[in-house]
Amino acid sequence: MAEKDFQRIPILDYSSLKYPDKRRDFIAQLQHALLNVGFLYLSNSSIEMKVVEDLKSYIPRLFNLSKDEKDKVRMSNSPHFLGYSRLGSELTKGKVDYREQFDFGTPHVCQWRPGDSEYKRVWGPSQYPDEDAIPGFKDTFEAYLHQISELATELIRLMAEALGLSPESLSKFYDTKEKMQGLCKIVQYPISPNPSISQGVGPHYDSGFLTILLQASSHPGLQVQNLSNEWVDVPPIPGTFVVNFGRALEFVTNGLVRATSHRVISPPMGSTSPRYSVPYFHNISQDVWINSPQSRLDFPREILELKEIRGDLTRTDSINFSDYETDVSGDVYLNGRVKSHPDVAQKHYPERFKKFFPEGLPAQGMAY
Ligand SMILES: O=C(O)CCC(=O)C(=O)O
Ligand SMILES: [Fe+2]
Repeated sequence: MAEKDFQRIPILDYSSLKYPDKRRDFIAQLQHALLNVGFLYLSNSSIEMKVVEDLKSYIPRLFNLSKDEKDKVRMSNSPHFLGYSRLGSELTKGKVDYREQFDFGTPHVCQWRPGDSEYKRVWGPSQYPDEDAIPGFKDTFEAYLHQISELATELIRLMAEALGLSPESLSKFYDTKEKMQGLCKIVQYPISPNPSISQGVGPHYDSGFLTILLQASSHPGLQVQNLSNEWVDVPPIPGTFVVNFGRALEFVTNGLVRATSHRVISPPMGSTSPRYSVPYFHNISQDVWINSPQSRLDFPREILELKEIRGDLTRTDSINFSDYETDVSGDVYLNGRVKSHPDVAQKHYPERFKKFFPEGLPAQGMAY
């Protein structure tokens, strides 16, 4: 089972958790995904399919809103980096990401007060398009957000168990619900308009512990990079979610868990519709120092031996989010947002903006 490299993404059946024998299998497969792949498909999850189908039916309508409606909720209105970003506003590795997106957070009341750390201001309320322009969208999306964040909380427990830890041992990186906010994007990858454009989003690692992705249309395009530098396709499988692990979890487990580089290829010319996806990033607490003694996790010997058998991970891509080594999690997150969305930062975090962009506003942000 414990292959060092992978050619395919394992599919884990969440409903098997109900049966003790199958549950053991699920935990073993989860361990394999954590250590060796960094990605998995989850089938039969706790998310109601009706909520998913309702959400999917709204997505084309969301992107078909008029420019005016989209501009009303543009991200630069928001000190929380939540709102609409137009097509091609971010770069990854110096190349334009050919995608358009809305960033929403799980419902959250901003708790920042003057004098608090600046990163506390990053979490706050979302901007939703006018109810009249897209009736029922907000309720449907919030139902989805609620279910996906509950699933993520449960997965964090199962991941701890799969790593030989007590189920709550990763929960110390999460605060009580009202102090937390997850980020969920709704993304449109338009059909490539000419052969020189194919980067939906360039190769990158996610930053946190856990991402749960809904591929909301039938397009392929998502690919993950194995240790032989091959790009492995992760096509949509109806009824499943894609789960992956990020840099913070890789750091805090001292490389035991694998964060895996991934990218999205735009729907090629000749496709008949755009690709849609909905990634949910299950953020960790803002006050966590990943590199502090309090964050240390004591793995049982047999788990550490598995890591030795596997060996250290070679890097398939340039590192992003290496600032977990030195910075508190809230600052790593805010800095990531500043780099991705400099126009928002210039308006709401002018001092920090100047540190990253001493020469003034660039034409695009740097996503990764
Ligand atoms: O759209 C996708 O399938 C993946 C998006 C992604 O990797 C990201 O936004 O971090
Ligand atoms: Fe990603």
